[in-house]
Amino acid sequence: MEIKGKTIGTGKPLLCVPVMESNKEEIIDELRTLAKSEADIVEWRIDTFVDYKNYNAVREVFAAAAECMKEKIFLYTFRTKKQGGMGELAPDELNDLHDLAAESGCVDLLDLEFFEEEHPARKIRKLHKQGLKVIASHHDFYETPDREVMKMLLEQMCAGGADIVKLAVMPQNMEDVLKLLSVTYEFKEENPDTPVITMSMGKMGMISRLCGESFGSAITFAAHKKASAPGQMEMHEVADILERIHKIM
Ligand SMILES: O=C1C[C@@](O)(C(=O)O)C[C@@H](O)[C@@H]1O
Repeated sequence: MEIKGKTIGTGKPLLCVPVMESNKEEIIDELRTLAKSEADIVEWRIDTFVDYKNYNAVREVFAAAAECMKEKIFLYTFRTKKQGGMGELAPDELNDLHDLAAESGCVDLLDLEFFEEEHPARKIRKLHKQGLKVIASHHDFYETPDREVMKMLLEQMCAGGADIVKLAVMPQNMEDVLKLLSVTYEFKEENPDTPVITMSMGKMGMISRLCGESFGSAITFAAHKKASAPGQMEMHEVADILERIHKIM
């Protein structure tokens, strides 16, 4: 898959940096800073914006993003409390935010919490009609499910029509990290046309954020000012490590 000349799913994993600021001016500043950074993808975690229910304020951020994200892939994520974020919205309100993303014309990828949706496949079809590409995601902040369960979660999101599938889980031990890496590798081998993103969170899982080129995870998340999940490293360090690994491979 290619967006804005960047290939997702083969070669060096793309580097995604979340914007976690809480007010409009800081969000826009951070978007402009990241537009000049080594990030391939910039994720706006809109759930951290204090004013996400003010649609005009949301539109203003999109207008700024439209100007500065011309060379970066722009990912839009509303992460609910249930899935480890800060946001809480009724389904209709979430639909409104997704519509605003589509209307903005500047969102390349939208994160959809697949298993929180009542009709996820229908929702993905709607987002596709609106011109958006969808990353279907699922988070487990407590544990790493069994291999078969993780495989099934990825396969269900893929069968639901997602363009990219993402799974973030919490390890209890290093075996859990190995399980996630092997499920990732297997999924990629069996579904070469659907990029997969996985991460084992926390310090224990840190290695999973660096070895995507070996095991198949297409995108890795790294922090600039604030980490958006446990175990994220600093973006300059990750960019450097990914490049070093890529040169050897
Ligand atoms: O889904 C993800 C992955 C993530 O949770 C991580 O573990 O790096 C970080 C989030 O910002 C992003 O939306």
